[in-house]
Amino acid sequence: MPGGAIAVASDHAGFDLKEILKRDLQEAGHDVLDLGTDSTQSVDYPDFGMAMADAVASGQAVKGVLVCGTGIGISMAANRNPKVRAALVHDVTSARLSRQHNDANVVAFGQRLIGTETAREALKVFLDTKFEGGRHAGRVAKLSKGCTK
Ligand SMILES: O=C(CO)[C@H](O)[C@H](O)[C@H](O)COP(=O)(O)O
Repeated sequence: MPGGAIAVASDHAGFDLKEILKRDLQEAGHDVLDLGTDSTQSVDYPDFGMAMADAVASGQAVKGVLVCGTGIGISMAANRNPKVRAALVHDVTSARLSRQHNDANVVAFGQRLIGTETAREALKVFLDTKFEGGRHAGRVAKLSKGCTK
């Protein structure tokens, strides 16, 4: 049984894929924290990306899944928190590398760009892949430090 809650969030343009991925996570036995949105009615992606950042940074969730139309806006919003490393992922390879090299704690998808089956597979790989550490550890630590000026 997987440990720690996984948060999911989307705007209206990512709602349908968010619901599919949420169901997959629940069926796999994960504790899922749904931060919304709850319909396809138009909303603003920063509200949901920032809610994700709060949940991950506070430890309420160990990992997160974000979806908007492209994955761009909602990952930008989440990444404004230095404790978040949200990776915009388009395929299984980028999902795997975002964990191995970047220790990503949030994965973002674009519902209007990615196929549903690719997103489902990429999420599984994201959750099953460990951070490699080594040469990547210092680089990731620099991300957490934030701006130099
Ligand atoms: O942030 C985005 C674009 O980078 C997301 O794809 C949004 O979901 C998109 O902008 C929403 O667009 P809409 O025309 O308001 O549905």
